[in-house]
Amino acid sequence: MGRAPPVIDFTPFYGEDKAARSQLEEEIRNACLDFGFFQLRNHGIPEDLQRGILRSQMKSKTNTTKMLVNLTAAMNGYDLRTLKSSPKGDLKEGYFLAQDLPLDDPYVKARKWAQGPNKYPSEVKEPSTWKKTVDDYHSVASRVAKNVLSVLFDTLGGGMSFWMSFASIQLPCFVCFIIPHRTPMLRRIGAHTDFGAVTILLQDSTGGLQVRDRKTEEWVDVEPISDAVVINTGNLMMCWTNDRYVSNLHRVINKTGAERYSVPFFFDGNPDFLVKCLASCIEEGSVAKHAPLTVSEWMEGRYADTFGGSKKATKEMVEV
Ligand SMILES: O=C(O)CCC(=O)C(=O)O
Ligand SMILES: [Fe+2]
Repeated sequence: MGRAPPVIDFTPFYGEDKAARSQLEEEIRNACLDFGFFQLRNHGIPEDLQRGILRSQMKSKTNTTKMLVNLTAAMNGYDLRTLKSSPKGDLKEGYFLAQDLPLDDPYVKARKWAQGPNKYPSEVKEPSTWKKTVDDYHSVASRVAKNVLSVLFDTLGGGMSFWMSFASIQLPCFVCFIIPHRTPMLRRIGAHTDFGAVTILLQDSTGGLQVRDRKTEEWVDVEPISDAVVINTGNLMMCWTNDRYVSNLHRVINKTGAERYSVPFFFDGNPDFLVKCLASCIEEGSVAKHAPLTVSEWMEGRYADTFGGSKKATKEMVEV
């Protein structure tokens, strides 16, 4: 039997108790070494916002097909497409939204990866409420992602300046809503690792998310916990840590045929930040396994691997 990823209480992050904070770091370090995946309680995203963001998807689902037609384009922050991680495709629909930036923003003008105005669906009921929920969720989830990253970097001896320069520009953060159809197909989202630094995933109570236990090579259920979010460490963490912190395979299967809603929030940091192995993670006699790359180079490559395009990264999505 595979082991389920740990459930960690984030309360000490917001408190003064140093011993509790060290204990938190230890728990997160172990989860990253072992799984690259954990559930987090008391993370700081208000319950009503969690409910609101999940509800906003349900409200918009009848318009999804229309939005799929409307919102095609390159990966630029207002994209929408059905992701494909296997030749047969995935059983899901999703749309990407990022920080909503005006056309005269310097990053948009400089055509930085994934920067631009969002395209909010106008077909939903109460579009302004819908937009506010999405934008609020984006800003709260960004803050929580940064908090989680700051603990992660502490566990690596990365230090404040490192964290500041990666995370202070909070640009390429994506909210992606997944809306699988109601059919008895097994695969919903094929096995993959996430590309960026950390993902904060909100899932409803349907279940179906599974993570690979690397020791037993079995899939284990990530049981939905109503007050917890799932955190997974992305590929960038492996670059920083010379593969010490894993970016684990996960997938979503269709156990019941019921619709499932989830909100993965990808935090990828400053597009210009050069990701290279931390000196503290290179053991004596060994070398860095990943060539240094900027965040945008890495992300563009990973998206090209996944969706097609000219730029290539090193890792492919796998079908399991
Ligand atoms: O919907 C889920 O539970 C997982 C989504 C996911 O893994 C992803 O979008 O990268
Ligand atoms: Fe994922």
